[in-house]
Amino acid sequence: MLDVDTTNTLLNDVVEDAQVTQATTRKGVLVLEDGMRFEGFSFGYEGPVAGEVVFCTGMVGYPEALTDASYTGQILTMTYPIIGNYGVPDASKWEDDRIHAAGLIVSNYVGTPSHVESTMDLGTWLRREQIPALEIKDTRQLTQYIRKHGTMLAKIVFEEDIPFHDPDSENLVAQVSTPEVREFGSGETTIALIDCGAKRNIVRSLVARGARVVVVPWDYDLCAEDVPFEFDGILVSNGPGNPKMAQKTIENLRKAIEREIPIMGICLGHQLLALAAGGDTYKLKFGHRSQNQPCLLAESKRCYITTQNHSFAVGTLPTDFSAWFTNANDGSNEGLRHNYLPIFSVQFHPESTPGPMDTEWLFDLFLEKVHETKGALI
Ligand SMILES: NC(=O)CC[C@H](N)C(=O)O
Repeated sequence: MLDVDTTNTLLNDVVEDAQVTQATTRKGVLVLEDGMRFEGFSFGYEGPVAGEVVFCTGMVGYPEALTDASYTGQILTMTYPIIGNYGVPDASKWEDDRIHAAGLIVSNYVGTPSHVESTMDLGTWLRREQIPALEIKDTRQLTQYIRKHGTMLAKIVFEEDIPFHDPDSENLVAQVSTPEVREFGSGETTIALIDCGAKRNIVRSLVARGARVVVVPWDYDLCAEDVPFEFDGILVSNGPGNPKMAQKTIENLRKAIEREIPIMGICLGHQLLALAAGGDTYKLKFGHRSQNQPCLLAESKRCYITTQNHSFAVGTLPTDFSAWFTNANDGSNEGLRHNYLPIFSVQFHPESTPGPMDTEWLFDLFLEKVHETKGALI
């Protein structure tokens, strides 16, 4: 028998959760920096937030996208019209231990999920993590507006107004990177993973291939004399914001390239590697966010369907590197490879989550290059 207090607590929990099984009647507004407004109903945390509004055209993957640290400071708009219908899986399926996106905008929120892995409805999760979310009914208009005018600062507000805030003006990488060195897996080959906000599936992908992974903070100098562990290659992770804000990582990568250490970069890691090697980056008009971005492999007719989530891109290529992949939609750079060293990087996500696993082979290629180099050193 439950005592009265426990019963009341349980009932209160049920009532609190029941409030988010559908968007409430509480109105909120998404305000863009140019004054454009999109009114909607709240289904998340009812507090204001400011950031940059971006859109993702993937049909699935909201749990992975929300927990991807690369979305830090961004209000994510999902263009697929039904969001929430498969609920929220347990934390082992997330890309980090919490939601990183600043806010969520959807067309239709479904608070009655149906999925074998669902542990709670999306609204409950957003409220627990204090992430505001609005159902604005017409995400098409918003998306077309962003495509026309470019990515913009934005805020979700209720009664209380707050100023706009530009997430690119901060070093977001320092905010989401691991504070300490951590180890995963137990293989004979060790990959040092520079955590700029790494998605968990990068570690999972390397460990599944028999590697030991040592995760280090964004500003960790792997070329310093006193590094207390040995490693055979470096993977530079994805992460939030403008790559030029992570100067310390760029400096450290420059030394690692000089030492000819095998390196693989993913997304932000690709941009950081390009900057370290003397290339340059720029901000795209509205970025690439989806699980169906076509990327052409250089010197072939092969086109890979990839998962992406980025605003910046590599413009000027560094000397000694060649373009490896190119986006078939807009011709922007999607990958680089060094002309003779075992160093390469991609703008898309070979670890996917969510999305196609068509480019997972890049992890195999990297470990192959690491093994070859290791063999040459022995
Ligand atoms: N997913 C990422 O690593 C994103 C990289 C970078 N923050 C960008 O927006 O371009």
